[in-house]
Amino acid sequence: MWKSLAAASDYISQTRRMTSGRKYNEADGENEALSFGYYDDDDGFDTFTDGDCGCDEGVLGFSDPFSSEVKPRILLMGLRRSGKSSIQKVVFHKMSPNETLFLESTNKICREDVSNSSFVSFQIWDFPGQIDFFDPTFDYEMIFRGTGALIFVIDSQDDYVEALSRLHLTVTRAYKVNPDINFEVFIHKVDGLSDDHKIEKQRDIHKRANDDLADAGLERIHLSFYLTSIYDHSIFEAFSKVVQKLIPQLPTLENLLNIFISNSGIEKAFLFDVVSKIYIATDSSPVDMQTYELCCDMIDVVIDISCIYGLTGDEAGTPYDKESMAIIHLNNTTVMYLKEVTKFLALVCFLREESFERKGLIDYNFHCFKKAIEEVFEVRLKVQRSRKLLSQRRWSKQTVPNGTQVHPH
Ligand SMILES: Nc1nc2c(ncn2[C@@H]2O[C@H](COP(=O)(O)OP(=O)(O)OP(=O)(O)O)[C@@H](O)[C@H]2O)c(=O)[nH]1
Repeated sequence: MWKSLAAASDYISQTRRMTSGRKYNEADGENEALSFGYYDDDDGFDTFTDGDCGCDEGVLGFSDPFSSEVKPRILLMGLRRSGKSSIQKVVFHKMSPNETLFLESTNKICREDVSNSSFVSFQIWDFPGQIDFFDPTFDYEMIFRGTGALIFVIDSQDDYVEALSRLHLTVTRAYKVNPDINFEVFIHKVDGLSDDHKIEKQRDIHKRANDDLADAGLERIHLSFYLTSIYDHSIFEAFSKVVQKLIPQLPTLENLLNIFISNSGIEKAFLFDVVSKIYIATDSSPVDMQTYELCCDMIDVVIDISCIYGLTGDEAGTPYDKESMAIIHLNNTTVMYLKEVTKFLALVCFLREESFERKGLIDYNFHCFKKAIEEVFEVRLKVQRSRKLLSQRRWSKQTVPNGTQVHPH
């Protein structure tokens, strides 16, 4: 069934009338094998010690100043040496897992923001044992209030009794401040364990953590568990699931992907955060780990080749921009097709070679898909903007005339 997406996507036009920039034309399909481009941005990695969230860069590269608000905010917590910095470096900074062996331990409370170069905005909190939630200098309410997900990392190769009690304390405190937080437990460093041992550890940690909550009368707190390691793709997959839970537009994105693939002869499509290789959405067919890994490899190839051969030495240049696209023909008659969707997002598709002959149609449908994605996020930005205005007005009303501020309830 070959259709143009514009004709088929009633769903999109119901949300908002879609305008297509050009008519579909079979001859439209270009034949670039691999083309890259650049745009400017910083690396988005800073260390903060104050309350500034440091995330004013745009998420989608569409309109901006408020777009940071659609970024899911995530905290990464856990005992010392549990692997927090390694996870952050491997997922967001392309550090090779072996290099993490040389990471130094952080000695003080340390908060790092990773927010500018990715769709995902997140903070890492090193949680050394001596940190006390009752310490008045530690404003945990401020930390938990704006958080969407709290990832707690437990080192599975170590004794986890202390980690479990820290998990319990953290979760109960965070829940009191913000019951909407998703609590995600990474049972980390499982690369050293056999499959049986992994399952056994997961069962034990799951049971103990939930028993502790039940003893405190807090059964309603839901913990999700993931087995992770930086030495394979499990850490990326776990992060993908955590992030997806925080995207309210997920069902819409899935629907758009379904419409796009069914009208373009595509077998599978992922919407990727390019920097982290987290997939923020996919169509509703099941995800096969191998396919996901191939997509990650393709993104690496695109970024690496662009970095090595594409950049001109200009400091401002970055390896991913509007012109970024890549086509890879696999030896099993499958084609992988990558295209830029926004400043942070890429679409990676799998399709048969014969389907790829209609590249013009695919490109036209992609154009409609991209517009629809922009519109989905624009709606969200508008809502965010009006909420922000509303809360600013409320806040100014609560400011007494001499300028002293009263905390809102
Ligand atoms: N085997 C294995 N080792 C890991 C994994 N992740 C991290 N590590 C190792 O664990 C050690 C501690 O990692 P860090 O990332 O420094 O831990 P951290 O939680 O940031 O530590 P602090 O900075 O002290 O809070 C390092 O030697 C890493 O190489 C993993 O998935 N598997």
